Amino acid sequence: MFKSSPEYDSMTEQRTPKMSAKGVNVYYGDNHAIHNISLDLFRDEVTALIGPSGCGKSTFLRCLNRMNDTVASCRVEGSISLDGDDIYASKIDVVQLRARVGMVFQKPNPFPKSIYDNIAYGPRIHGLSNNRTDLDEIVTTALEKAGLWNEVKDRLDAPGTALSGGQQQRLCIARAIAVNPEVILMDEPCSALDPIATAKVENLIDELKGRYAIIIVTHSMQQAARISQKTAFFHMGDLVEHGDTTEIFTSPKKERTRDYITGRFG
Ligand SMILES: Nc1ncnc2c1ncn2[C@@H]1O[C@H](COP(=O)(O)OP(=O)(O)OP(=O)(O)O)[C@@H](O)[C@H]1O
Repeated sequence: MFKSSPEYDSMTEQRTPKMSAKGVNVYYGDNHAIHNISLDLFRDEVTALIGPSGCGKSTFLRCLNRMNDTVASCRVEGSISLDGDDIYASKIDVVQLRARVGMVFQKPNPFPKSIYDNIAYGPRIHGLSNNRTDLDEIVTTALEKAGLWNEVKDRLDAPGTALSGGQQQRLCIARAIAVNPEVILMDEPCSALDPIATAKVENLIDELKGRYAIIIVTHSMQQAARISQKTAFFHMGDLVEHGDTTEIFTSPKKERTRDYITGRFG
C-alpha cells in the first residue's frame, strides 16, 4: 500500500521526514481548532507538542493516525503524509494505518484480557504470526522492549487490568510495539502516573526513539526538556514555534513562546 522510502536522501543530503503535515486545518463544527499547521516528524527523534490547555495539541496528534475520524463534527483539511503517501487518501486502510502509527493514551487502557492477550491481539488480527511459537516470540519481544518482561513473565495469564498504573501504561506501549509500528503517538502518557512510574516510561521513550518516530503531547515542560529532541509550541490553534528542544527552551525566537516557557501564561 505504501512505498518504503529511505530515511536519508544522499542526493540532497537531507533527512526524509517520516511524517509530514502541510497546511493542516481542523474544525469541530464551527470551531476552527487548529490553523494551517505544517510540521515534519522524523524517525530517531522524540517531538514534544507543548502549549496551554485547549491550544490544539491533541487535535493535531489525533490527525496523525486519523483518530479524529471517529469524531462526527470533525473536519480535517490540508495534507498529512507517511513516507510520502497521503494518509487521508481514499485507498488508505485506516486499521493498517493505525498499526503503522500506533497510539498510547493519557489513561492506561488495557483490554479486559490477560497480559498475554493484550499483546497478542494486534498481531493476531494483523496476521503477523503463523503459529503459537511465533506469537510467543512477538509477545516476549514486545514486553522486553517495553521494559516489562521481568515484571510479568511469571503471570502472563493474569489480567492486564491487575497491573499497577505504570505497568499498565508500559503494557499499552508494548501493545503498540507488537504490531511493528513506525510512529508512536503519545497523548500525555504519564499524566496518570506517579513520579517513579513516570521515570520508567520516560526511560522507555528514550530507548524506543532509535526505532520509531515518537510524538508526545505533554503539559510538563520539564518532561519535554528531558525526553524530546524537537519541540513544537502550540497556542490558540497556531503552531507558534518549532525547533530543537534546547533552543526552544533556552532561546525561543517568538515572544509567545518566551512568555509560555517563562510561566507568564499557561
Ligand atoms: N471531540 C471534540 N469535539 C469538539 N471539540 C473538540 C473536541 N476535541 C477538542 N475540541 C476542541 O478543539 C480545541 C483544541 O482542543 P485539544 O483537545 O486539541 O487541545 P489540547 O491542547 O490538547 O488541550 P489539553 O491540553 O487540555 O488536552 C478546543 O477548543 C477543544 O474544545
